[in-house]
Amino acid sequence: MEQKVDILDLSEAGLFQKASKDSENNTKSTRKTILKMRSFDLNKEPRNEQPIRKTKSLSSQFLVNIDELINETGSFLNNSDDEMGLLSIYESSSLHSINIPDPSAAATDDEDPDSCSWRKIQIEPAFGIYLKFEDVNYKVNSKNSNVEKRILQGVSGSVYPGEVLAFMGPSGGGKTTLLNLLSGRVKNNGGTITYNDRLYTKSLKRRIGFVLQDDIVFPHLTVKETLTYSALLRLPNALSREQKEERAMNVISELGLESCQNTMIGGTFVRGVSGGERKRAGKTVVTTIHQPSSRLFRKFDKLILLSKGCSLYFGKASEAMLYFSSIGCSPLIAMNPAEFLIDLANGNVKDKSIPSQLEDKFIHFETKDGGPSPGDVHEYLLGAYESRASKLEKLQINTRILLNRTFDMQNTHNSEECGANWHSQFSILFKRGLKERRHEYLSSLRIIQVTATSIIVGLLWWHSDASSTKSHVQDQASEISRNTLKTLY
Ligand SMILES: Nc1ncnc2c1ncn2[C@@H]1O[C@H](COP(=O)(O)OP(=O)(O)OP(=O)(O)O)[C@@H](O)[C@H]1O
Repeated sequence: MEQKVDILDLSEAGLFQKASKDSENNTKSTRKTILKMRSFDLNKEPRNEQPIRKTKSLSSQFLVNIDELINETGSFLNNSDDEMGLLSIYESSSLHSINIPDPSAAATDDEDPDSCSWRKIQIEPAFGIYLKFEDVNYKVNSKNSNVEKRILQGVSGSVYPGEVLAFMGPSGGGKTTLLNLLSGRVKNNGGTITYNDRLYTKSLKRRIGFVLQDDIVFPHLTVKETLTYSALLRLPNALSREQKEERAMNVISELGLESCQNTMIGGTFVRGVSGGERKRAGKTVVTTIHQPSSRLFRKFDKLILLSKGCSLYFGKASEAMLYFSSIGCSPLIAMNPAEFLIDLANGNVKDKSIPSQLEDKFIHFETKDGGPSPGDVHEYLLGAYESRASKLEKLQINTRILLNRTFDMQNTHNSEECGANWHSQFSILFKRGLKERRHEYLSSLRIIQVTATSIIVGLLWWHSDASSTKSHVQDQASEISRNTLKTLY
């Protein structure tokens, strides 16, 4: 039996459309966690007579961020040793409310899809963002000398909504720098980066999520508290406190975090929610990764192989091996494709076939371990990419994609621009700070320590003469020392 992972999108015709992916893992337990979706006509009642309601205009296309997507994204994020940084971008409008099949009900009778019950969720439609970057350059000037360091050189690529683009390559290749540029955290010195054909604006900042290798979350706050404080701080003033709290609850529901909403996030020293629960994302995803497993590698839609700030490959991850084989580089032994690609990017051609151009170098400039130098390999791969693939990819990047957007991004952002004012921010942050530190302040050990210290200090001043403070402190101190010595000996 096939395991179905369904992704829904809502077309202009108002039909839920089904896109299914088959997966190799097919255990019943996994299937239980996956929400089953079928094709629905919104104008008709489903067969079990439970209505699907259209609550707002369904004319625009959006991606429903349901459990399947999270399951997919979460599963690779679970691999926290591999993951270095992750960027998710989306463009959103107001909330929509829809009824969806209840996954827990589906789990009880997963053989009969019609017997599932329904639950209502509010979703923030994610209008996909098409991210495109062309000839991106980044250089820095060394502080001590006037030498210019080129960190990224003419890197191009694109990623469509719902796709995962991964950056791979050796350490220092420029992956993190590129991620920082795409997220708008750092400005590029050359080239263009566009989001749905528009340049970066401040308002886009709200649509970009950046997950660092080490999360910046408060370990002592619960999942619910974390999301509620974020909602109170970031959502527009037009919404009431209750509406903001409700929005936070909706996010918890959307992400399937109901069962751990009152669990502390946790961190290095505090056990909390699991890694996968901590890092949930969806939308257009760009990630950097060091050494993915072959299973994880297959989940990437697109790949950029970076070395010394240059692209050695950009294209479909599934076609990377084919491309390198076409330029004469293939593994001679069974190898994880990710390992093969990283080796190549490092200039390591051990256990790999190499083209005649590199064999010539091998004859003339034999290195200690018997192969072309990493520099020669890099040069060859760069030349091959420039001449054969980059033209093709540039053509692809420039191909206009039809994004079915029925609202103006700028208008949407303007309406949501304002968050909490200065006073509200101060009060929310103060309360959040108190909550975050409550475990430190209100731990039994801390209470005993503070009480004991207060009693001891208080005893110093017991029956003291307020008029001669200095001498009294000295007397009391010497008295305590004498008593301590007596106790010891
Ligand atoms: N602001 C800066 N000033 C000087 N050098 C920089 C700066 N930012 C990045 N670099 C250098 O640019 C290169 C690329 O750095 P980057 O962090 O992007 O690499 P990376 O591929 O993410 O590496 P890793 O996989 O080890 O995290 C490194 O050699 C780094 O030292």
